[in-house]
Amino acid sequence: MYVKLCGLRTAADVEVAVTAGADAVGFVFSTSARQVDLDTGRRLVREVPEGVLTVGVFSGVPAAEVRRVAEASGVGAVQLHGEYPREAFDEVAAAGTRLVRAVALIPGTDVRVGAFGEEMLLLDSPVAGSGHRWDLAALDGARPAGRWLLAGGLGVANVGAAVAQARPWGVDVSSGIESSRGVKDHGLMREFVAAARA
Ligand SMILES: O=C(O)c1ccccc1NCC(=O)[C@H](O)[C@H](O)COP(=O)(O)O
Repeated sequence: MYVKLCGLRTAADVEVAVTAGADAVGFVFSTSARQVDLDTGRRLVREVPEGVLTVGVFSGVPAAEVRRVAEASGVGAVQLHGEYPREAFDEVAAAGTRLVRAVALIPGTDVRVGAFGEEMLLLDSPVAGSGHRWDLAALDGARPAGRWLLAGGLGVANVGAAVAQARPWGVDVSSGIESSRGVKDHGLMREFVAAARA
């Protein structure tokens, strides 16, 4: 079970994520209570050992700016939320980063992993980072194959059941590992990684 912990903001968050065994860590560069500026993001990326994927998370940021921040911060992958067209993915990919496409599972959504050139697909609630759950029954008949991550309102108490129902390749969490919005709870981070893999 691939585990991504998202919305990290401090060196201590990074250290806990890495020692807990996270496969990927996310840094939000767009407007959010979890936003990190470029200098902070660059510094945190340097704290992450090789083997753990660093992911820059963006929503509503023009592709050229995403690319600039991705290159300057040194993230290994870019996660794009929302209405980005295929051309935006191509533009960001030209910087050499890996790609994660984050979408809500609503009618008409292309849920084929790689449809926009991405390596991983993230199925999330309609409001990213909100902690809202969504109806996993929507996956019936629309379950992607391959590298897709389940996100949206996951936490220590529900990740096991959610994984059993959705059968994702991996999971992603932000709100469920916080003590208050934007503040990571290090105990919950460790417990979440263990619960996701239990
Ligand atoms: O976390 C944010 O504030 C955020 C803002 C803008 C775009 C994306 C954002 N988060 C993306 C994530 O990867 C979250 O981990 C994912 O949406 C799950 O969030 P949650 O339901 O809070 O676990």
